[in-house]
Parts: sequence; structure tokens; C-alpha cells
Amino acid sequence: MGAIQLSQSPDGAPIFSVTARTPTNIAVIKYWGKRDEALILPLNSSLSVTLDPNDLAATTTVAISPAFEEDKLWLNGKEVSISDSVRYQNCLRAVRERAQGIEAGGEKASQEQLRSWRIHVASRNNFPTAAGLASSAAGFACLVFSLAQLLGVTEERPGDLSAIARLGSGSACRSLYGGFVRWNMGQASDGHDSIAEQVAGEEHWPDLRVLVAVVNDRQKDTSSTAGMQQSVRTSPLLLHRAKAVVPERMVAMERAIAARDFQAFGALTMADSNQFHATCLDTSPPIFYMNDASRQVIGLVEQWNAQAGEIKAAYTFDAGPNAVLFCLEADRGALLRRLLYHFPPSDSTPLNEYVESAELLKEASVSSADDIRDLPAPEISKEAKPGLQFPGELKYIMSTRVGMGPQVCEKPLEPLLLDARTGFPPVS
Ligand SMILES: Nc1ncnc2c1ncn2[C@@H]1O[C@H](COP(=O)(O)OP(=O)(O)OP(=O)(O)O)[C@@H](O)[C@H]1O
Ligand SMILES: C[C@@](O)(CCOP(=O)(O)OP(=O)(O)O)CC(=O)O
Repeated sequence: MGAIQLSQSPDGAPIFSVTARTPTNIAVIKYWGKRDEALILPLNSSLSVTLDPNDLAATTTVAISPAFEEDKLWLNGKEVSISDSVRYQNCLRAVRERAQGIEAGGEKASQEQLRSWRIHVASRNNFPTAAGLASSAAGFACLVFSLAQLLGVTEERPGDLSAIARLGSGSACRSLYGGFVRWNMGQASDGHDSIAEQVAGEEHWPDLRVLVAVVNDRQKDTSSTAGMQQSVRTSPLLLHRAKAVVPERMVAMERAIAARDFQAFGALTMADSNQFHATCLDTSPPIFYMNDASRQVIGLVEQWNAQAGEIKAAYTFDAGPNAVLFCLEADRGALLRRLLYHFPPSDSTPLNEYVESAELLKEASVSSADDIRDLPAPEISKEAKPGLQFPGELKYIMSTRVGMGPQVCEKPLEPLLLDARTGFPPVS
């Protein structure tokens, strides 16, 4: 089966469609602040780890047909108005302008037709939307990737598609690649050199593991976009960070990744997360993305690292309270035990919903709520204060790893995002 599916509307018009899945990414050197709001050009370069799309991804079907009357988008089953959204419009326009032509199932569509026909987009995320888990990154990257596949768009220069995804959301440009990805801030005023580039593939560091401690999946109060605007206007630390700190950190981080040096990687990751949140605090009025549970996670990681005399785990937080934790495979069970000791599930949360991965629970030698109650207090260094316990403060703990970039879905999805005959979401 090819990437492009062909179907027919009831009045015989062709409907061409493509479905693709695109991962989220978590920045270990953060992007925070723009030098150009419209083109989404950042004040500094950034670097991210692409997360396994089996765990955190957007799946999007895009369809084009002369039968459609207007461009439309449905997100997680609900229609979202895009006519006034500059970001969606910019992405659609930029891909459309580069449309080549379609040939599928014996039907053809010319460049002119593709530029005039309307597009339907339906997407869903397999994780909470707008909760600081980079749903916008996966979503815009998936929109641009799937539409480019549909319209036969190829990159003239490597990174061209990432520059289009950047128009949707800055961090989206990094989701066009798997593994470890750098977003070069670029210098050009038109943004053509502000593109993402893979620095190492998803196979590069096989024993690197990621746990996501989901603190709260409510929508947050201050979006990343609004938060960074406030920081650019008011935080003196932000400019210092962009000019004097990030450039050196980018070099050091790439070196740490190339050498699979977890000590350097972990130290830089935590330092950069902390500086990003310090910048938020330096903003007027201050922005607090982390909450008490986030700070407790920081505490337990720092205590473990201090007791071990080396970095066992490293935390990073985006614009929300959820903790993303890196560790090596050999330490993953121990990290989960520490998390479960300090953050046992509430009495009403079944263990297999709290930690979905049976493999991970096995690694931590935990198979029941009783096992969690019986966990001994983790070892800490003599001078540290014993950590407290916060039952029910986490919603769940997700386990993932470094993952691959966008992929076209060759098999039909269940349930379908767009009905093949109508090009609209199926009526349930
Ligand atoms: N699958 C998707 N397809 C298209 N657009 C999406 C998709 N998922 C999210 N978005 C867009 O991204 C917005 C959420 O972005 P927002 O920056 O508020 O949250 P986030 O990306 O989850 O968190 P953060 O970027 O701070 O980590 C949604 O309102 C929607 O406009
Ligand atoms: C804290 C961050 O996650 C901020 C991401 O910001 P967005 O990419 O969501 O912002 P816009 O470009 O305005 O859409 C850090 C990062 O991903 O680098």
C-alpha cells in the first residue's frame, strides 16, 4: 500500500489522504524567547531528545479534495477553528506553495489543482494536550510532515520542512527528526537557516531511558508562547542566558551525547532546566510552571545523586509541572522504586494504571500496592533530611525512550480519523 490513499466522495470526487505519526521531543537545552514573533525565530539554539512515538505522538490524517469547501481541522475529535490562526495558516500556505502533484490509484492531481483544493486535517495525541508535554511540537510537525507527503513536497535544502513546522510552534521543528536534534537559531532575517538537524540517531544511545512523572494533566495557566513573550520583555537573565550561557552549553551537550557520557549529559540537562525556570522566576510578573510535586521530584533525584556520588538520574521540566527523568537502563528500576516510595499512587489508582509498563514494574520488583507500602526508605547521604511521602500527588508514571522521527502509517488506523467516503471525521 502506498503512502497516499485514494477514495471517492458520494458524487465521485477524488479524496486523496495520508496518515502519519510524529513524536514529541523534550528539550535538554531549552528554547525560551523569540527574536521574531511572526517567523518564530529563537533567541538561542536548543537541543532535544525525540521521545518514542509509541508512547508520545500525534497521529494525523490529511486529506485533499475538490469536494471540500474550506480548510478544516479536528483535534482529538473536536473541530478547532483555524481560519483566524496565523500559525496553522502559515503552515498550510507554506506546504501548499511547494505542492508538486499527486498520482495515486490511477488518479492524478496537478500542481494547480492542489494549490486550489481545500484540506481537511484530523489529529489525535496519545497523551495529554497542552499540559507541558509538547503536544504542539508533535502536532505541528505531524501536520507539516503528512501534508508534505500528500502534496509531493520534497525539501530543496535539508531542514526546509523543519523551518515550516517552526512556523506552527518553535519546538515543532525538532520533532521532524528522531534521536537527538539541534535547532540552529540561524542568523537570516527570513528564517531560512533557523532549522533543525539531527545530531545523533535514535539508535545512538541504546541504554538511555526516560520516565515521565505526570503531575497534572490540566491545561496550564500560561502558555509557552505567552510566557516567553513576558520573559523577553522583562527578564534580564533571559538575554544573558541566550548570549553567554547557551552557546557553550550546546557544544558541551553535543559532546556529551556523542560520547554517551551520562554524567555530563545529566549535569547539563538539570542545569539548563533549572536556568530556564529561573528565567521564568526572573520574569515580571513571575511565572511558576513547577509546583510542589515537581520540586519534590527534584529533591529525590538530587538526594539520590548525592548519595551515589554520581549522577544516577537527571530531571528536566518544560512549561508545566511534569518531570521528565533520564537514567541508564540499569538504574531504571531503582529510579522507579524511589519515585514510588515518595509518590505512592492514591488508594483509588490501580497499580497497572499508575505504571502501565509491566516490564518496568518487574525491574523495580514491585507487583502490588502492598509492595509499594513495604518499600524501604531510599538510602540517602548522612547530611540529607529524609524525604517525605506524597501519596496521590502524581497522576501516573510513563516509561519511554529515545525514538524515531515521523513515519507514514501504511495500515489503516482504528478508529479512522477521517472517513474515506466523506473526508470528515466518522460520526460515532
Ligand atoms: N495533534 C495536534 N495537531 C495539531 N495541533 C495540535 C496538536 N496537538 C496540539 N496542538 C496545538 O497545540 C496547542 C497546545 O500547545 P501548548 O504549547 O499550549 O501545549 P503543549 O505543546 O502541550 O505544551 P508545551 O509546548 O509547553 O510543552 C493546542 O491548543 C493546539 O493548537
Ligand atoms: C519550555 C519549552 O518547551 C518551550 C517550547 O515552546 P513552544 O515551542 O511551545 O513555543 P512557541 O514557539 O511559541 O509555540 C522549551 C523547548 O521545548 O525548547
